[in-house]
Formats: sequence, C-alpha cells, structure tokens
Amino acid sequence: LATPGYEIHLCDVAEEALNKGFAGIEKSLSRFVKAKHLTEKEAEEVRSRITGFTDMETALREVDLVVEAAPENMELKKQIFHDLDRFTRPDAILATNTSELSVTAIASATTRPERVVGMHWFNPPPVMRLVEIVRGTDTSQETIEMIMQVSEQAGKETVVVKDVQGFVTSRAISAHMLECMRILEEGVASAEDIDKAVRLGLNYPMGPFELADYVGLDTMLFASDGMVEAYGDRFRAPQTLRKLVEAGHLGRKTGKGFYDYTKKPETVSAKK
Ligand SMILES: CCCCCCC[C@H](O)CC(=O)SCCNC(=O)CCNC(=O)[C@H](O)C(C)(C)COP(=O)([O-])OP(=O)([O-])OC[C@H]1O[C@@H](n2cnc3c(N)ncnc32)[C@H](O)[C@@H]1OP(=O)([O-])[O-]
Ligand SMILES: NC(=O)c1ccc[n+]([C@@H]2O[C@H](COP(=O)([O-])OP(=O)(O)OC[C@H]3O[C@@H](n4cnc5c(N)ncnc54)[C@H](O)[C@@H]3O)[C@@H](O)[C@H]2O)c1
Repeated sequence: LATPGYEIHLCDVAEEALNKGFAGIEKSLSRFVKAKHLTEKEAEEVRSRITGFTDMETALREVDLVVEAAPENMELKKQIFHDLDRFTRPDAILATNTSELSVTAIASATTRPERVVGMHWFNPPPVMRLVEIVRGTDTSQETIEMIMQVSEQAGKETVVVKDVQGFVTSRAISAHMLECMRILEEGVASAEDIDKAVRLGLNYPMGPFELADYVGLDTMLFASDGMVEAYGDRFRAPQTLRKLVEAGHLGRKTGKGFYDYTKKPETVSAKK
C-alpha cells in the first residue's frame, strides 16, 4: 500500500518483530528494483512512506484505515479490535486479514461493525493479484467500496464474498493442501514427489508442501482447526501438520517445516 502512495504506520508488538517486517519489505523492494518494476528512487520514496511503531495508541492516531494481520486467533483479534475501536478516529475503517475467521464476530468487539470488513491478502502480497473482500453481517456498502478502491490502487483485482468460515479461497486451498498431507501420510509418495506432481501435472505454481512452509504451518493449523468447527472432519489437520507445529517447525519462518531450509538450497525443494 506504500507503493501507490499511502502513508503507512507499520505496528507490531516488539522491535524485533517490526524489524522482521521491514526486512521483508526490503526484500520485496529490491526484487521490484531488480526486475525494473520500480526505480531505485521510487523504492526510496516507498521506504520513506513507511514508519514503524510498537505503541499501538500512537500508531493509530489519525489513520483512515487499519489492516490487522496478527495471528489467526479469535480471542486475540477481538482484543485487538476492541483497542482499534478505542484508539482510532470514529470514522476509520477497521479491516482484518483473517484467512477464515468470522468477520462478524471480530466486528462485535467494536462499536462500529458497519466499518469492519475482511481484507484478505495472499502471500506474497506485493505479487499476488487478488484481495478477497469479506462482507460481515453489518458491513456497510460504503466500507466495501472503500476497500475495493484501495485494493485497486494497489493494483489488485477484488471479489466480494459472504462471511462464511474460510470464505472462498481458504476453503478451496485447505481442501487441496490437507488432502495432499493425507496422501503423504498414506505413504503414496514423498513430499518432494507430491509437490512435483502438483506443480508439473496440475500446473500450480507451488506444490502443497512448499506452499504450506511458505504460508506458515501455525497459520495453516489455526485455519484448519477453525474450519473443523464449521464444516467437520473434512478440514481436520493431519497429525503430520500438528506434530510439526508442536515441535516449533513452522516452515520458512523458523527454518524448518516439511522441508529443511537450513540445508543447501538445492536440497530444499523438489522445484526443478
Ligand atoms: C489449512 C488451512 C490453509 C489456509 C491458509 C491460509 C492462506 C492465506 O490466508 C491465503 C494465502 O496466502 S494462500 C497462498 C497463496 N499464494 C500462493 O498460492 C503462491 C503460489 N506461488 C506463486 O504464485 C509463485 O511461486 C510466486 C509468485 C511466489 C513466485 O513466483 P515463481 O514464478 O515461482 O518464482 P519467481 O520467478 O522467483 O517469481 C516470479 C516473480 O514474482 C516476484 N516475487 C516473488 N516473490 C516476491 C516478493 N515477496 N516480493 C516481490 N516480488 C516477488 C519475482 O521477483 C518475480 O518477478 P519478475 O518481475 O517476474 O522477475
Ligand atoms: N501466512 C499467510 O500466507 C497469510 C496469508 C493471508 C492471510 N493471512 C492471515 O494474516 C494473519 C497473520 O498471519 P501470519 O501468517 O502473517 O502470522 P505470523 O504469526 O507470521 O505473524 C503475525 C504478526 O503479528 C504480530 N503480532 C502478534 N500479536 C500482535 C498484536 N497483539 N498486535 C499486533 N501485532 C501482533 C507478530 O509479532 C507477527 O509479526 C492471520 O490472520 C492469517 O490468517 C496469512
């Protein structure tokens, strides 16, 4: 959102987490410069529009739009939205990047449910073309249109969907990824070969295990647990996923998940 010209307040709980966020932004900007999508001067202007904060109250003063992207946990999101409601101007729009939780339930923690909306981005957000906009029970049409406009300014296409658990995209991708984990557990093929089969045979840009490590296994597990509540066993997380999370192997962000990223890059994925 800094690229099309918005002034961004990036807020996280601690300096270390904030620095990780800035490092991610830096990596993306340098890829855009290398690919000549941005000049070095434009990248510098983007950087200058992003200010980091660890104090939420200060960060939120005078903002028009908040996009919350904290871990996928309803109690945490409700607590954050309660604070967003207290610290922002009454006319500010409060969006959540939740992958599958009820936007309506998150909105219930505020006094302005008509200004609460799902703004679901995809990883990597600077590249992926969609923003899935989720209309909660009380979300106003004005709020939906504001999010459509902002998304389009960021070069994204949009779809507006109903507030059901998992919306469109998380239901669809979970069904695929969880089934591939069951295929692995049945010993039908290795993770490398399932990834290769899905990439080359089905033409997905990433295989399910590469993608799971990229998304983050904790986020996947939170999402699948949430969807079990709504849809039952078809979204139940296979033990393989649960054990990796219990062991703290969360994918790329911790260096290990279905693959080991501490090894030489060519042994990390089946990508050829
Ligand atoms: C069980 C419950 C599960 C629920 C899960 C929840 C999920 C969640 O809510 C939603 C999701 O995100 S779902 C997940 C949704 N996500 C997916 O499904 C992702 C699937 N994967 C993909 O679409 C592709 O593999 C990528 C686009 C990641 C890389 O593309 P590739 O062709 O394999 O490799 P390439 O050639 O290296 O890169 C191509 C171009 O992209 C550029 N670039 C890359 N990263 C960048 C960054 N961070 N910044 C800037 N730029 C970046 C790169 O520079 C290059 O630009 P150029 O101008 O052409 O030189
Ligand atoms: N990972 C993905 O590919 C992806 C894609 C789309 C949507 N999402 C959604 O985005 C959200 C974040 O997912 P993630 O995978 O990036 O999680 P993550 O755990 O990797 O990152 C969460 C961030 O939130 C910060 N945080 C924790 N508590 C906070 C608080 N109280 N206030 C502010 N920040 C806080 C953490 O320090 C961390 O930087 C989830 O709702 C997830 O479902 C994730």
